[in-house]
Amino acid sequence: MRWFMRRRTRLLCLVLAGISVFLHLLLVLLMLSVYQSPCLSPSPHHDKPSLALEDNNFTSKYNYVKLPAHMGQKSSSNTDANGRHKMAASSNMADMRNHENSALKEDREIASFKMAAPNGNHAATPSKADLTKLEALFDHPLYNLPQPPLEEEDWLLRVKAKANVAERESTQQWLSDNQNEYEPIQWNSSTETHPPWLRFHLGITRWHLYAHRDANLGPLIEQLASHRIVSAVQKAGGTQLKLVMSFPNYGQALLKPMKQERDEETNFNLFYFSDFERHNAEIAAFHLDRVLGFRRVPPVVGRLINVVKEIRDLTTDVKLAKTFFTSPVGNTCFYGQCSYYCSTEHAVCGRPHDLEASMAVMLPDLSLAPRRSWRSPWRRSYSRSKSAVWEKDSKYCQTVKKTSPYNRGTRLVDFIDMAILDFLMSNMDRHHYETFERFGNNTFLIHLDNGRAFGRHSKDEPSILAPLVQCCRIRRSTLLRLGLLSLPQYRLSDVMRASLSQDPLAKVSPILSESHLAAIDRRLATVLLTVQNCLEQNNDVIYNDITDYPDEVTVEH
Ligand SMILES: Nc1ncnc2c1ncn2[C@@H]1O[C@H](COP(=O)(O)OP(=O)(O)OP(=O)(O)O)[C@@H](O)[C@H]1O
Ligand SMILES: [Mn+2]
Repeated sequence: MRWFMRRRTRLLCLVLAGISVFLHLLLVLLMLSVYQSPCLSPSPHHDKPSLALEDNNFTSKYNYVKLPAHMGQKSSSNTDANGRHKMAASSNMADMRNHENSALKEDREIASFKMAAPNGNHAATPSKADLTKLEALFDHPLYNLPQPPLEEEDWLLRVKAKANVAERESTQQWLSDNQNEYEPIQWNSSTETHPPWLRFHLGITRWHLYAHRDANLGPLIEQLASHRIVSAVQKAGGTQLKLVMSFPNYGQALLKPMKQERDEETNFNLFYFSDFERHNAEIAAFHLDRVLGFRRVPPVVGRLINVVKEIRDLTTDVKLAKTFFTSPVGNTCFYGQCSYYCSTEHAVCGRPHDLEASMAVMLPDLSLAPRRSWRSPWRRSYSRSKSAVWEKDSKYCQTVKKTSPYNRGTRLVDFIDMAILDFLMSNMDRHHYETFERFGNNTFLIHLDNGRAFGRHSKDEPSILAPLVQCCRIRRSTLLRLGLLSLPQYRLSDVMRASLSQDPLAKVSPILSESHLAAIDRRLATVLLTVQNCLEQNNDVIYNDITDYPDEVTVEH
């Protein structure tokens, strides 16, 4: 009996030991798998990849259905929805194949780059592959569409062909009161003699602020970023502090100071109308608008400003000068005068003197080129409790479509372009927009004041897209470019990263964090999905502004 008991105990011990070994093995295996995951090659591009981008299937599925879907469409009204989809899909494929070789090459470049960037934190340094993508994007036919010839009335300003006798004989050019600071005017009617800011003004047309591949853009940005500042005064109007800065060659820029850290997300309890403006949003909006092919935001560049030498010591603005003080930690601060956030508590401060700011080139003076300000039909209520008409009436667009100037020409689709830009960067503050009076209603919309964009990356704001959702109308050229930017070989976040890396402040810190870049891709997918839904329910979605653009893209073997 005792022998039997001992044997049973030994057996029990053996079984228990076996279970214990098995459990230990299981534990080791589990731990190995957990510790292994961070070793998987990290994507250098996305610290927080969006769901859509993580899912490769989604991207390809999505491109297949969407993009070219409407590429082949000449007129939206005489094709039935199903037929259109089939055609679209086939041209999409053709287009994708067309780019296959270069995409493969670029994929290889990206792959080799991934290997070279083990910690995945390359955002501040431009990736060669991203820059190549940006170049390829700007080379694409959709960015080089043939333009109708420009007549005299399509230019905002003109240089007088001949100076009158008195002007020619005058050797003493007009000089500023302060001759030490401003350079004497050296230019005449010849373009070569013009400073970049003047070339910019003279290059504004009915349809764009600057030309695609404008050779003047580099020198213009370079001067905004580094030219000596000779004057700094407050800009009247608007709600937040901004300064007009002047250069020795009479060029001017609108400065918006950094008010918060780049990665600080807007407080969720703050209304859009009391949100701080962001200098990096102004910079990024210029790049995004350019990447989208609009060219409706005046060029903006980031710059480190010495608040003592470049503002306090040279300002003639007494009201501004009075607001300078030294903070408890010895930084020089100022707050100026404005209707929001101009107080000691909301001062902008140098570190101890250096302040990040955005510098937007000034448009021609209103006396030379008057502008008209238009109230946005989709303006928000700017009230804590009221909602606007468009928020309650889903048929709102039917009324807008019948109302001047939205009932003719390109005004409605231009407005929708602006809504798409705003949705991508989450700008809820587009209460007004401006146009140049000279061009009447037949012109582009100037996308000014983008300081309240890029406040949140973790959330999208669907209501910004209301004009597109409610009107279901879009320029064909815009849709095709958006489709292009959703393809891996031109991915919006990649070309934006490349474009933004060219800004001088990108050396201090990336202009947009990876989370914001991922948010733009995610929002682009939403825009394309919205158009897709429109196409399924409506006939007249596409405004065909590029009738000559081919339906099918020929595939080269
Ligand atoms: N680059 C520019 N060149 C010339 N004028 C400009 C430029 N940018 C803005 N402005 C003018 O300055 C005014 C104020 O600028 P902005 O709208 O950016 O400031 P704001 O403080 O955000 O204004 P608001 O609070 O009314 O939105 C604009 O209405 C516009 O007419
Ligand atoms: Mn504003």
